[in-house]
Amino acid sequence: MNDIILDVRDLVSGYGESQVLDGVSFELRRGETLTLLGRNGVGKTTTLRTLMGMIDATSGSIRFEGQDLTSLNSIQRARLGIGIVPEDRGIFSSLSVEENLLLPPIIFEGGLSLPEIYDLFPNLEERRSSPGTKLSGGEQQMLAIARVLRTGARLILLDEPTEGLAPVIIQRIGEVLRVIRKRGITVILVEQNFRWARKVSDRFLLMDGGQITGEVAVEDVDAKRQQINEALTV
Ligand SMILES: Nc1ncnc2c1ncn2[C@@H]1O[C@H](COP(=O)(O)OP(=O)(O)OP(=O)(O)O)[C@@H](O)[C@H]1O
Repeated sequence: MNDIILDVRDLVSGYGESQVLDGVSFELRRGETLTLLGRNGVGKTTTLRTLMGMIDATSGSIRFEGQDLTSLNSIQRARLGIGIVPEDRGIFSSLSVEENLLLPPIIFEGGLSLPEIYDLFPNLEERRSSPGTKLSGGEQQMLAIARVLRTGARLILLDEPTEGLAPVIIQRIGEVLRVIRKRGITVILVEQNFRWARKVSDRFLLMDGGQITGEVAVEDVDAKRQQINEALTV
């Protein structure tokens, strides 16, 4: 239980003059699914972007598997085994499903092979030659998740994977997250749908004003329900 894959200390970051993260610190255990909860604008997406190196930290440190990431760009971080599924999903509309899947290089062995991906996502196999533009929102989300799983990333950052999707698709994404967990992949999830997130998470960090304001293990959710509701209420 003491295998810390990610150690974030006093992280400060933002956009130009506007500081968003105001000293974020947390540790993440290998194989854990951790969900960031909080109202719109509290800094959840900014946390993921800073971890991935898409925006620079002003100060603080990020250690991944013991290595300091602070001076590394997002490509270098991806090569170490960090993958992101951004909110906009990043599907290339001019490429087919399979071309999108094959685009990022395999970084580590142990990622999902193409047959394993098609087994897990039968819709993607049916649509393997369809262009990205022809996919539904749910199919795009599946494709974005599948693409990062193929790379062998050991830490996956998932930004609001259920946003705007139908209940049946949301349930499907939950099943995929359980497969991810069984494979020992570590996940940081940003999610507004707490009822769904509860089923797939080990632990929650509550955020407000660019800071972590609370921590709740999944087994303590009922006891700390009020604290969680307050963090999510506008
Ligand atoms: N590209 C950007 N340039 C400038 N400011 C930004 C940018 N992206 C986000 N912000 C601002 O940073 C703050 C935190 O945004 P962030 O996206 O991290 O919040 P969030 O907690 O993920 O909420 P949401 O669910 O709305 O995405 C907000 O005030 C937002 O307006």
